[in-house]
Parts: sequence; structure tokens; C-alpha cells
Amino acid sequence: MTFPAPTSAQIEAAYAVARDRYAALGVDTEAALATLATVSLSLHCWQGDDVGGFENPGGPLEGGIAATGNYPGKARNGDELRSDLDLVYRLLPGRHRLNLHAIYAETSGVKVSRDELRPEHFATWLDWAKTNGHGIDFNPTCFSHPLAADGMTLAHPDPAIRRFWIDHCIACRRIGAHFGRELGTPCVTNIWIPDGMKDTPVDRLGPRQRLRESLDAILAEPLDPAHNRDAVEAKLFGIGSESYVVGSHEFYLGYAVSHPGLLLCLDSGHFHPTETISDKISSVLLFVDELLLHVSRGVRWDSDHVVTLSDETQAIMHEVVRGGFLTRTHIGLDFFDASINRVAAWTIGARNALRALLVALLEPTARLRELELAGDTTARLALLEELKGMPWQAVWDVYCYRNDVSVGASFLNEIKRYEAEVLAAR
Ligand SMILES: C[C@H](O)[C@H](O)[C@@H](O)C(=O)CO
Ligand SMILES: [Mn+2]
Repeated sequence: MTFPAPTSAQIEAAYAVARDRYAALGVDTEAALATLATVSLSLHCWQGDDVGGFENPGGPLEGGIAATGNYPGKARNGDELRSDLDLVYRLLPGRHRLNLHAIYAETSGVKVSRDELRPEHFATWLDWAKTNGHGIDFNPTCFSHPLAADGMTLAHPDPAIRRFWIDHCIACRRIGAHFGRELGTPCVTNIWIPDGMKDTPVDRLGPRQRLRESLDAILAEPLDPAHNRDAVEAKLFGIGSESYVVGSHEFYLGYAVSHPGLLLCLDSGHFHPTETISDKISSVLLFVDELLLHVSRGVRWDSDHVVTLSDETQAIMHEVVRGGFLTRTHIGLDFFDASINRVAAWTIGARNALRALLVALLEPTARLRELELAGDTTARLALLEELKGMPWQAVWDVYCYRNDVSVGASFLNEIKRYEAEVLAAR
């Protein structure tokens, strides 16, 4: 089965109608597209191999996160992962970043302890990023490791184990700064740790005191923010840490507020299922300088399903745009679905994030605000609902077309071809 693309005449004609419909609402579609072109998503490398990494091929994924499914064609090394990523980037309009984890170091078969990782272990990633114009973001990997086997890392009661993870995070910040310096765009180095407890702890305070001390030690070395920015990521619970997570939202929000320049990471799967991160953005950005988003989709738990064009994805992007927060928000993706073609999963999720952003950029926000301020909540609701049916897809299609990227579902044709020619041979 092939997936048809509209003709250029159809794309242009639909766009002309859409442009006029939006203009009637006071929205300039060309301005929206120009803004969209300035946004770089950070694509998470770990969608390509189910968060496996290259340190311990075939080893288990630990830390309370899980990739389910066994779709064939998983990337097994850096070259395969980069090849898969190249295709994803070709199917996305705009220029986008890479979000790399420390377990994706390439050490030529030599075992390098995580606390001894250096920029040279990521040289191939850096060369590839330079050649292809990608910025790089980075993450220490504080899971899937014998010293994290009991579910504690930076908050571990054993000072030697804590020291190991502190040194790993220090090494990662330096690697991040190296990426930022070499690529001319700051690397966001994000710390997420799994530390927590399955059952009710007696001491909730002690691990948090230790985590604070560990973070202080990690962040003690000043690094040029033009090269590296640090972020911390909270979580409500994980598998095996259902009763207590050391790095909770309150913990990291407090830590970020008291450390100017530190970014807070909000992952859409890391809160109670009835809680949304879209409602947190405007509060957090009143008190912290910049935000990192991990746009994900939890289904009943932090399941990391592929991002869809859901109400919440839409609400997140609306909040970023309405608040004028685009320049203070780093938009990363965080999902890993092993039950479908992984390249398609990446592409579908990333295109949806961009589509949601475009819809937000096409909103006549000033007009809606006027209605709200005047107390006309009837008209606000009516307009918001009408906007859902506006021809934004025609604007998206012309954006893809102008960027020489597959229009509509025709991107699947390239992925199917790649699956037959490349993935099937793995
Ligand atoms: C692999 C990532 O570090 C991980 O997904 C983290 O960001 C997270 O969200 C853990 O639940
Ligand atoms: Mn995350």
C-alpha cells in the first residue's frame, strides 16, 4: 500500500484558502511559519533502541522505566542509530537537535566506567552533528547499572556509590559543555535519577538531603551557559518506586528556584494521571529562567507512548506560545515504543509536536484575551471550538512542501522502503 501525497497544485490551493481564513481572524500564516522555523525539537536518541545504549548490549532496562514490544529492526550500534535518525530528520520540516544519553558512548569495544566518560567517547556523534547541523543535548545515565541496582544513585546512603554517580554527572556536564562549545549552541544536560522506594519509607528527608548535597557537588563547577545549561527532572513514581521518589516535583522546583540559571524539566508522564504539565508552565516560568519539556504520552502510567496530537500536547504548545515562552523553553521528546516501527514512532511523535506548535502559533490569542478580559466567556468558548476546525493542516502541508519534506501520510512510504531495505536486514 502506498500513501498518497497531495499534488503541489492541491497544496497551494488549500493553503491560499487557509491563509485567507486565518487572515480574517487577524492571523498571519506566514509569520506563524517563520516562527515555527525557529524552533528546534530535541529528538531523543533512545527511541531508536528501546533505551538500550551500547554499554551493555542486550542488558536489561532498569530504573523503573520500560519499553514494551519487540518490533524488528532495532538499532544495534551508533551507525545504525544515526542512519535511522537521518531518516527521521529528513521527514521533519525545520532543523532539529539530538538528545543523547551517556550510555550511547562509542568506546571501540573498550569498557569505560561511566564516571570516566570523556568527550572523545562521543566524537563520532559530534562529527555527525556538525556535518548535519544538529545541536546536541545530553543526559547522565543513572540507571541500568550494577551501582543503581537497588534503586538509589545520587541519594544512596553509601557515600562511595553516591560519589560514583556524582562523578558521572560531573563528567556528563563537561561532555555537554564540549558539545556546546564545538557546535556553537548550548547543550542542555538533564539529570534524571530513578531514586525511590517501592514501599513506604520511614525517612523521607534523609535521601532528599543527600540528593541536595550530591546536586550541589555536581553543579559546583561553573560552566559557561553559552556551552552548557543544567536541568533537573522530577517524577511522581516509577515501577519499583511507587511509594516514594526522592526527586519529586516539589524537591526539584525548590532546588531550581534556589539555583538561578538551573532549568526545570517537566515530563508530561511524570505526574498524577489527572495532572497536566500544561498548567504548570506559566507558574514555573514566573520563578525559573528556562524550562525543559519532555513531551511524552502516559497511558494510565508513565508509559512513554508516542506523542499524538492530543488535547494535552495541544495545551502544552498553547501555553508555550501564549505566554511568549518559546525562547525560554527547550522542547524535548521522551517516548519509546518498541511495538511499532521505531523510525515511524519517532517521526509521528515529532511531527505531532510540530503540528501542535503550529496550531498554537495560528491562534488569534489577542482576540481571545480581549474576550476573556471583557468577561465574554461564551464567545471565548465558541471561538476556541471553531479554531479546532480551521484549516491548519493546509498550513502544515505547505510548510512540509516548502521544506522538501513528505506531505501528509506519504512520509510512511519512505519509512516502509527503509524498513524493507535496511531494518529488515538487521
Ligand atoms: C531515558 C530518559 O532519561 C528517561 O525517559 C527520563 O527522562 C524519564 O522520563 C524517566 O521516566
Ligand atoms: Mn523524561
